[in-house]
Amino acid sequence: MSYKIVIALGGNALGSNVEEQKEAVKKTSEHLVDLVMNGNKIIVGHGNGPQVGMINLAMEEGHKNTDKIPLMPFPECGAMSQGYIGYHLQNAIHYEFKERGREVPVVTVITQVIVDENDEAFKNPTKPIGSFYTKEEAEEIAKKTGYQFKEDSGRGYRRVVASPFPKDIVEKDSLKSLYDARNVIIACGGGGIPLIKDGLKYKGVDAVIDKDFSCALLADLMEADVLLILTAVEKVAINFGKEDEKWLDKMTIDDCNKYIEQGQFAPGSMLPKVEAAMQFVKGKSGRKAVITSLEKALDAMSGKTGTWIE
Ligand SMILES: Nc1ncnc2c1ncn2[C@@H]1O[C@H](COP(=O)(O)OP(=O)(O)O)[C@@H](O)[C@H]1O
Ligand SMILES: NC(=O)OP(=O)(O)O
Repeated sequence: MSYKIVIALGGNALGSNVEEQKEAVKKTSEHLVDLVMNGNKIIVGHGNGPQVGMINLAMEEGHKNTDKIPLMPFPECGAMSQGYIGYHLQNAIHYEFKERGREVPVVTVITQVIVDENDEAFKNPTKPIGSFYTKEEAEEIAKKTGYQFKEDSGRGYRRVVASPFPKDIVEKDSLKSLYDARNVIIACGGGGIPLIKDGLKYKGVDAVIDKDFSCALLADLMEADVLLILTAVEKVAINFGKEDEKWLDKMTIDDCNKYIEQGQFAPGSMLPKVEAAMQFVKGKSGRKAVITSLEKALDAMSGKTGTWIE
């Protein structure tokens, strides 16, 4: 069975620095190309938390040291992250097809995503970006810059920025044409560059959209059959990390709501994935979403694993 699939790539598909990323995308590309060789049409979205944080920090430090480096606004840093992650992915995917004797067009689309300027998320920054710091380091940077930091899942402190909800994708018609012409597309990198209304125009805003929500919107607009969310775990669990942990093969929307009420999915990690999956599935009957690991993507699409939300 072949499907139109929108894929949301999690952090482990990219690594956390340039060298790691070059290595990681090789492996990622093998799994993505497997899906295409199996007859599926794919469009790939990805995260950018570590990357946009790194670019933003580099530009700020550079500007402090010399006025030859201009201060770079945050949305431009997001665009840079889309560009260089897209370059690595499109280079590696193209090469992987060549290795298998196929010439398939692969293209990255710098994607702008419209958000609501009154989104409550602007009042409460939650999206972790960049490196991890100790509490003391975070407090010192916060004092100097006014940045906000939060503890991230027991791993240290990270800067947080607002993460508004994606409403529309500016490049949706171009993406549709490319998709219909059987291009492998990389789009909505880092959730897309967030834009708010500015009179008759739109302007970039300091925020990072959650890529799982942008991929759900993209899947809706592309009329995809499946939203495939790839992360570090093969399945979603209830009682995750506890003695009575139970890995789930499938969830209905009612199950999802019940488990969300029980607090089964961690906010900022599994919760947005489950919510994005629900959003896509609820949009139209017959749609499916699956959450699994990169390594199990092909098996999941053959119905052998993953947690399916239907
Ligand atoms: N109920 C759950 N079931 C499975 N994994 C969970 C659950 N709650 C939290 N997690 C954690 O969420 C992680 C995925 O979120 P995250 O690392 O933020 O995703 P990304 O791959 O997009 O970077 C999993 O690797 C797992 O450690
Ligand atoms: N934009 C985004 O969702 O990035 P991460 O997946 O890296 O958090």
